[in-house]
Amino acid sequence: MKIAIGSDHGGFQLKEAIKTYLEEKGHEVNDFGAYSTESVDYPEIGEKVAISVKEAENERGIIICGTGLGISISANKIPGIRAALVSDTFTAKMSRAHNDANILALGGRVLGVDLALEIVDVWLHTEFEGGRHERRVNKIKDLESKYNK
Ligand SMILES: O=C(CO)[C@H](O)[C@H](O)[C@H](O)COP(=O)(O)O
Repeated sequence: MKIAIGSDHGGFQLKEAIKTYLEEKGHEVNDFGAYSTESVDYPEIGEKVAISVKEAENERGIIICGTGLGISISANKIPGIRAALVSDTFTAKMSRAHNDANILALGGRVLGVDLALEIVDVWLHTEFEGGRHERRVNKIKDLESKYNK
């Protein structure tokens, strides 16, 4: 799978661990920074990853800041993006099965590497269930159209 990944300085170390893990699994990982622990503002990275997913350059995205909050709020400003901030495997599964989340947001200062990799695995391998959930996701899309004129 083609996966966009990005973080600020607070998520840099976890991003590196996830990137290595995904590459070992055979995924194509496109890294939008940060490239060191030097301070960088999360909205810039959240936007880059979100645009690459919106434009279908990458199938899915993973974004990380200290808490996952700022970068997920930023990515969710881009129409077509459903970024889910996740700290457990059940929510990871539901964010795909029920919400068709196309971006996974994680907190680099919240999660240990082992749990984060488990979350990533579940999230990548869960399909959207459609059905009644599609109706609800379509209503999210309607909200985007209604308030983005
Ligand atoms: O979630 C965040 C912002 O909502 C992130 O935790 C940022 O990484 C954090 O704000 C960075 O803070 P710092 O004191 O500049 O490292």
